[in-house]
Amino acid sequence: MADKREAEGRDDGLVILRDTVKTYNGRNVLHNISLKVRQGECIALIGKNGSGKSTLLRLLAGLSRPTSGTRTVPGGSLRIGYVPERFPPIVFTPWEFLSSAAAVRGLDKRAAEEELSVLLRQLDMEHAMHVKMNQFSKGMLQKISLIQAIAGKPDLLLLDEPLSGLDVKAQENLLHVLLAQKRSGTAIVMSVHESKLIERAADRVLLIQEGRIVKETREVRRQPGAVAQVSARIPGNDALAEIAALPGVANCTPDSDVYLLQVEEDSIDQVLRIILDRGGSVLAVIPAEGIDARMGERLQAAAR
Ligand SMILES: Nc1ncnc2c1ncn2[C@@H]1O[C@H](COP(=O)(O)OP(=O)(O)OP(=O)(O)O)[C@@H](O)[C@H]1O
Repeated sequence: MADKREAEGRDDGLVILRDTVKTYNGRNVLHNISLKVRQGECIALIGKNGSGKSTLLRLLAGLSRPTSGTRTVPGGSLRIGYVPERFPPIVFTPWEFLSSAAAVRGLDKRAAEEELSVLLRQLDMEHAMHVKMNQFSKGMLQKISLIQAIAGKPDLLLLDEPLSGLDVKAQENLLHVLLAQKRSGTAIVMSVHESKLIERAADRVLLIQEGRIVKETREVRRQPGAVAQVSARIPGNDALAEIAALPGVANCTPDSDVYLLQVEEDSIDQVLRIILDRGGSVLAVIPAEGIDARMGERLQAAAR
């Protein structure tokens, strides 16, 4: 089907590499890589250090030219967000840097500022938005690098080890931001070492060894978006507000002192942890398909 569309000039690929080779100092670091990235899909690149993942991402980004083979963009143009492996500390504040980057991309100023404010809040960086970035930790720089890539809803996000340097809460927040991007049609190609990100976001996993794609695995992802009900006693408005603000929590309905929460599968563990941390209690977790057999396990994990 895809081949027929391709023959008719209606290719569904956003960017296509065909037989690409990349050579540095006379050594092939990528060998005859062919890869098509389609709209809305998430591809994880895994492999040992030095196997060629970053080089492949740079080729897809068009930041580096193949030594031989081709890179084509069937749609003619592509809006790309790119997160390099290392983001250099620069003497700007996040707000100065991010708003200038949005202006360079031609984004509407007001819409861009609103989106940047939301992303800064989602990645817990609001407090540092007017601090010079040369004082930032690795994780803080990583968050700003991610925000500049995500802002403006690109067609394709290329992420080189996106979780690197992020603490557990930031990793979880980023995951929700990426899943929302994906739902809105953005394709993602990312090099990753963490199974959590692969299981929860990737449609395809490519194993890279010594510059070659040696294995492709599909359907590694758990079913996304399934909505469960959580019935819980939640002490105090602060805890309730914290839970209601989480991505993936659709509804908090009070029923005397018990609340019924509509929670996406991906957010349940985080919701349970907050309820227990704040001294509340969980009465039931009811996923779309019935009583959660893993509830005991999940509560134990949340309580740890
Ligand atoms: N600019 C360059 N000049 C010379 N060699 C390079 C260059 N960039 C990458 N290489 C080499 O290409 C190979 C692949 O490197 P690459 O950074 O793509 O690997 P990687 O899989 O991303 O590794 P890691 O997981 O450590 O980030 C390595 O041997 C590296 O030394």
